[in-house]
Amino acid sequence: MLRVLVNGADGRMGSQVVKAVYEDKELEIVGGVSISNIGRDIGELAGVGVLNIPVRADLGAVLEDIKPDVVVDFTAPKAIFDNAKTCISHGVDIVVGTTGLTEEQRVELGNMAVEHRVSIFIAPNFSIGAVLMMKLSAEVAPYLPDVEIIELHHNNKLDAPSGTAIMTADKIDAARKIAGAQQAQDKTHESLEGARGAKVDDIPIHSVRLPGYVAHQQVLFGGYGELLTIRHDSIDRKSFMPGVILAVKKVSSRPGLTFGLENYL
Ligand SMILES: NC(=O)C1=CN([C@@H]2O[C@H](COP(=O)(O)OP(=O)(O)OC[C@H]3O[C@@H](n4cnc5c(N)ncnc54)[C@H](OP(=O)(O)O)[C@@H]3O)[C@@H](O)[C@H]2O)C=CC1
Ligand SMILES: O=C(O)C1=N[C@H](C(=O)O)C[C@H](O)C1
Repeated sequence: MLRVLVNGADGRMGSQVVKAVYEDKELEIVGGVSISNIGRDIGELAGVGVLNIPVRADLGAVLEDIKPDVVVDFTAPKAIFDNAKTCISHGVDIVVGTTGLTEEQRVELGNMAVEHRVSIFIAPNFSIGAVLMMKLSAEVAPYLPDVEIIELHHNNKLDAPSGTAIMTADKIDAARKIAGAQQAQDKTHESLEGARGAKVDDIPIHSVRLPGYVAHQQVLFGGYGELLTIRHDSIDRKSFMPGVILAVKKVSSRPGLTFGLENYL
């Protein structure tokens, strides 16, 4: 049995992860960490009944005490770099769902993981549909290089643009470069700053934040007299759980950094 600790155990994603790990016969939920709800039972918070595992503070101290095999982190963009370093320095494999790490930070964490002989897995999106959306977008890009992304999320999301939108733009840009396909020059003058969205790899990303949304993205390709739109909708956070569980089981198989769920599929 792999012993799993969830960081951010009381959050929207963390509580779903507690439930998914608890329900998996090959995994054991052994701990939960957060900054709120200290002392409350992680099973009760996740709706699976009392597990007699209280939410605790101080990840480093809890790692020394519980010694889990894997930490799953769904916390906050401002916290994830330090959280990951804490896990790696304690010799514990980590599965990161939290967004907000820069490429430089990922590289640094990867090097640190190699040095400490542990594994770190990072995925901006754990849903199979979102992984396919990104793969299809990269396939389309060489043929229709003019593209914009609209991502739509719940209004409690802390970061914009989403990690998924950034990864999508990166994959599209890489595919266009390999194919030597160039987008048309954007000649628009913004009379109001931000009107054309934020640009990642020169691809405009428009972020919508509204109550009612969970996690959605449209990738809009434009051609001469035609449009192709790839849309993905996570309408329930359950959509991320098979990917998270897969990553927990596979993370130790690849030492160092692995980035993107497609590496496990
Ligand atoms: N990769 C993927 O497939 C997905 C990634 N995400 C990402 O996961 C992250 C979390 O999202 P979500 O669950 O909606 O957010 P929530 O705010 O619901 O949950 C995060 C939890 O972590 C806690 N927390 C914050 N900082 C720390 C810290 N330093 N140590 C321990 N716990 C901490 C928060 O406590 P408090 O509330 O008191 O601040 C909160 O309970 C985001 O970055 C989001 O983009 C989300 C969905 C899918
Ligand atoms: O905060 C969220 O909710 C989500 N965050 C991830 C992201 O930023 O891409 C994944 C998914 O979109 C849900």
